[in-house]
Amino acid sequence: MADHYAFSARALTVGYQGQPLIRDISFDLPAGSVLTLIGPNGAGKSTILKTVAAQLAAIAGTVMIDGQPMSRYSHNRLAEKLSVLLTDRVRPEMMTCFEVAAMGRYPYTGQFGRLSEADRGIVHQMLAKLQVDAIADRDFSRISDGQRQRVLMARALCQEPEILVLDEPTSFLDIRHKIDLLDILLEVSRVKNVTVLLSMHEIDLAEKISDYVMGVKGDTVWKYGRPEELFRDEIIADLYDLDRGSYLTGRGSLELKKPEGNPRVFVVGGGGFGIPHYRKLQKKGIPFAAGILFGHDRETDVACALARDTVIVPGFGEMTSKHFEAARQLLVDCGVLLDAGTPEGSLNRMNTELISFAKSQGLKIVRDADELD
Ligand SMILES: Nc1ncnc2c1ncn2[C@@H]1O[C@H](COP(=O)(O)OP(=O)(O)OP(=O)(O)O)[C@@H](O)[C@H]1O
Repeated sequence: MADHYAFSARALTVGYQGQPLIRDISFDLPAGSVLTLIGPNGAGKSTILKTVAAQLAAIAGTVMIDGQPMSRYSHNRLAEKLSVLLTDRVRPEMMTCFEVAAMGRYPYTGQFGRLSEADRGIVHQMLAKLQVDAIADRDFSRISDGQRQRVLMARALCQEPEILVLDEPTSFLDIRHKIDLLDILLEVSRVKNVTVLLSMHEIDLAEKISDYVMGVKGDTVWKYGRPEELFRDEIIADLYDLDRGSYLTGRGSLELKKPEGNPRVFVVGGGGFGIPHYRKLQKKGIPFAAGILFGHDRETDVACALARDTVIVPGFGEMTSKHFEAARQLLVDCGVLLDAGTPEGSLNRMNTELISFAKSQGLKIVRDADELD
């Protein structure tokens, strides 16, 4: 029953000069779905995309569009079905941005390649959608990387494809244009039922737009599944061999490595007040401990990523004397307390008691990491 899928791969092997790079790639994409390829540099994401877009011959296996092997499609028919954005390959000289975008209309312009008024209208519409209409008459080779990316995206959309294959379409774009481009991709997938295959290095964004995710690493597909299956801290750490820092999936943030050594300061935080202090201590290379935090507190993941030791109340539990004692011990070992300024409430009363304890023992109390220099 492969024929209800818009785009499929069956036991595909990709590589160069007959040398397999990744074997046994299979996927089935319903029309309108988004598949994102993630994985380390050099893993083979572009090679897979080039192969499924018929820019590179497959070593083995089949790519199917609407249940038909892609090899059965004529060049023109394929161009109506599938458009591809592989930025590194396109460096046309002496063409305006309008002319580059207009190349996307070639499946529809007949043998003389003449643009009709309607074609010109579509090109202008797509340039406007990507906010590059103001540079339509500029030389394509003399615009910025981000502008070039957007003109090429306009070209891909001008083709009015059913399948879009995009290699790192958000690279070079500023944050506003990254969001705009992903918004456009979601719109064409939802409204026009376009099936989208793309690669991305911004995994926080990949998590937000994908229906399926392929983790590419090694000589076979490392992991394939739904975003909620792949976007887990430990899976992402494994995929990218993160041995220094960490990736916090829930937060979409990449954290640098913990400072080395025994903790020198105990941070009393909570409610997000501790986060700027954790980051500052990390930047200064000062190892620290943190607590007492609730498992569901909005700063606990960052504390766990950056602190050498933590005292955490699991789940929705209560702070008890056991947590207080563990924190008190760490505090004594550190000899210094950093009060992040979290307001006192009935739930975190023990943190106030920790501060009182530090005062009673004459321990140094600071409000900022700068005071530790
Ligand atoms: N034309 C080529 N001929 C031979 N090997 C190539 C060719 N292009 C790329 N490679 C090699 O294939 C491997 C996969 O490269 P590919 O560009 O597919 O990786 P990628 O996952 O897209 O990486 P990145 O994230 O850095 O863009 C790399 O080892 C690369 O050096």
